[in-house]
Amino acid sequence: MCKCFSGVTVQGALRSSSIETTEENLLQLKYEPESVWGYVEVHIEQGPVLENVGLPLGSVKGIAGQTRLKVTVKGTQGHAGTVPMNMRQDPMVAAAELIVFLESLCKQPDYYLSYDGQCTSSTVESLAGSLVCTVGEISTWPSASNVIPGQVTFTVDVRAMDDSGREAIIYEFSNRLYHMCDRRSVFCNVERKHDANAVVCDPGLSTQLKSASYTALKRITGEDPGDVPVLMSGAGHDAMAMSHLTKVGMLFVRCRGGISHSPAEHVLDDDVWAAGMAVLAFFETLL
Ligand SMILES: NC(=O)N[C@H](N)C(=O)O
Repeated sequence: MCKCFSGVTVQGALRSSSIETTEENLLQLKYEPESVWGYVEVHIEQGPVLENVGLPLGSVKGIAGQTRLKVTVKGTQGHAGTVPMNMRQDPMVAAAELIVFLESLCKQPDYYLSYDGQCTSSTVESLAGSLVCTVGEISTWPSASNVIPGQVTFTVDVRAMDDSGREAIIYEFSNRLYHMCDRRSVFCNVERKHDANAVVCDPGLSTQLKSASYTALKRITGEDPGDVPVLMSGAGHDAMAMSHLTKVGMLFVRCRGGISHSPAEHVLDDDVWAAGMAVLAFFETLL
């Protein structure tokens, strides 16, 4: 996880190393699809499933699509002691209501989404298995304990394996948001900041990585490791970008407590070793 506020752009950093990012230069770096066999990525799981099943490795079947929004709620800034409760246009409580609504929507999408052509029952079913929604960042202006804020902004991160289901969630959230904001007489605006469609890993690669993991674990322990799990990735990965070029597969490595995006993120050396052995076993099957 890296958040860089230094103001240095990628282009600026490359230029200071005498690399000019002109369109022509970038096109020269481009791979032709026929020159690439496939793409395999090894990454820590960043979640708790592998630890839960007690195995260091898992194969990945797909990567969830994601949308990131920035929501701005504008109200009327005022004195915390003098404006009666029924005379406020408080963007903080509106934001709180919207955030709690988002949680309900994403916990029970079937309750909120209508089956009107935009959303089929299979879409809603697949959402139930993979949909996650998060408000990870919130800021308020002017942010003082004795001031009713004038403005609150917060982010929304929505992920799901089903792209049309994710769209339906964004639509429903935005729709309800404008109604709730009208009711509270605050002004709301939703900006889409990022979109990436879900990626299905190549079934052949997933199977090969699963059996390579099995082989590696058996070689390391001398015992039958049992069924190697096949997981979905809720985190985004480079494989998403590479899927535009070639078939992709991913191998997940167990991490302690399933913790990621935290300084507590940790992976055992032995598990990294097992991943290396699995990649070796994978290459052996290609020889
Ligand atoms: N692997 C990751 O954590 N990728 C992104 N940072 C993400 O999923 O948000």
